[in-house]
Amino acid sequence: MSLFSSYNPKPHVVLFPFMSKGHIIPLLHLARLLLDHRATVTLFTTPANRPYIVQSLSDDDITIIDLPFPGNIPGIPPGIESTDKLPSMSLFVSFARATKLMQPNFENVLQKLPHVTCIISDQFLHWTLESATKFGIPSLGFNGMSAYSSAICQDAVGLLPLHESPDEPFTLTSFPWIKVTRNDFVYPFTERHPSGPLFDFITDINIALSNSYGLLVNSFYELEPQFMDYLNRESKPKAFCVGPLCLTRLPKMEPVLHNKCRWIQWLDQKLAQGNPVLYVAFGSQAEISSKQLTEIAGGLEESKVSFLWVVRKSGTELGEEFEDRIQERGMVVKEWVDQKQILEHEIVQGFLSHCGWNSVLESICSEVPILAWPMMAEQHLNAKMVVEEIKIGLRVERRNGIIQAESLKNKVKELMEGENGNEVRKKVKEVAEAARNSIKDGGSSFRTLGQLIEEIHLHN
Ligand SMILES: O=c1ccn([C@@H]2O[C@H](COP(=O)(O)OP(=O)(O)O[C@H]3O[C@H](CO)[C@@H](O)[C@H](O)[C@H]3O)[C@@H](O)[C@H]2O)c(=O)[nH]1
Repeated sequence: MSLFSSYNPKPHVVLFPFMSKGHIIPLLHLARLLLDHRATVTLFTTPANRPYIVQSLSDDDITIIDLPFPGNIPGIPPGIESTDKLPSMSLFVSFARATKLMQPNFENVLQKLPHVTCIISDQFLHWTLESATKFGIPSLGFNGMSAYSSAICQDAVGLLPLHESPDEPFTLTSFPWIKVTRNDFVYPFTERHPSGPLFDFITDINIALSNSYGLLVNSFYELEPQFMDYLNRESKPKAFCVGPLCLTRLPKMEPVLHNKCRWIQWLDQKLAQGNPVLYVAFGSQAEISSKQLTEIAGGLEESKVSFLWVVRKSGTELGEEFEDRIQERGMVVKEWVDQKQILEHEIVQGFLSHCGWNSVLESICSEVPILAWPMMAEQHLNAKMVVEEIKIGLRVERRNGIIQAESLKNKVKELMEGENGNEVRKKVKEVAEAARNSIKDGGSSFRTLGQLIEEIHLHN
């Protein structure tokens, strides 16, 4: 039963996702959830991101408004409106900072909209808080991270300067069972005294967030209670667990299940043959060197395990001989795939993942254990959580900055065929069940979202 059936007018929520697939996808799921809670939804984006959003949502009830993405940004080629299209992730801060130029247009449209109950925007669009404040609208931030990563970052920040070597483990004050090194963080937090453009950007985000109404966390309370409690005890604003958002079905996605693409047909064949498949993918924006790509190819080939590998950007460097050699045992895909659909295929029994938070949640919800290979952003912390905290995965071993074929082969075999793999496979099934329960009517995330909107709606 929706908590809003007795309210009139309905709550009206404005959503503003950051222009990056890993940030848009969860907010599309949230849009759908809000409709289930009888809210109306207006979603802001830019023209180049609109087709993906329209293709994913079929709800006429969601109004999509595009604002032009700012042009003439040094280093950003014209027409690039999403981080996965950036020539290099080193342009991230310029790209994210450029979004502030959308503020006047955003406010022009915002003031003409029917009464807005609240704005939920990505933390990277921290300037939207100023707009919300100007019009007296409560604003909630979304950061796409786990409570574990947010809490550890917060707890560790004051300890970073005390440790000379980036490899030196130190114990967290609030979580004495957790040891981290500066290398578990992303640059500039790998430095003793972090500074620079990314640091300044993150500082602006944290200031805006602490002045907003709340933080929406794409997770479920039962997965990380100590870390959610820490956020609500030690920092502002209040954090609300409303996920895993990936368990929400988008109506447009459903027909895809019946219209099978070649990799799903291939997975069907593997199912018929009884050959478990390792899914290999590193999200929407990882940058992998040619040398590393060759080591991955070697490790997968030598493992003799069946695999489906989604290679983005640099896939051509593998050469045709690789695909000839692996023939039926492996498939390399260079297109954009429906990752959830792949993970949900019953023959997929392991995921070699960069541990972007959406991938971790999608893997959990599909009962697939992870072989963690963190690359950037907060992924090292996600990998730590996966392996040490919730114990649903194993981790690759890096030597001299690279994962070697031989080592990867051994880890792949351990995950897919070994005793440790069985343990984590058993554990992920338990965690998946708790995830499903949290979003059911009456579950923790379902209640939290309902109560939150009711609270803001009454407040207005
Ligand atoms: O071919 C593809 C590639 C990706 N995806 C989806 O794209 C999303 C990717 O998100 P994620 O796994 O989180 O990876 P990134 O795109 O790398 O995500 C960025 O954003 C995340 C959320 O803030 C962070 O946790 C990551 O560290 C950051 O790199 C997931 O929903 C995937 O299912 C597809 O559906 N098809």
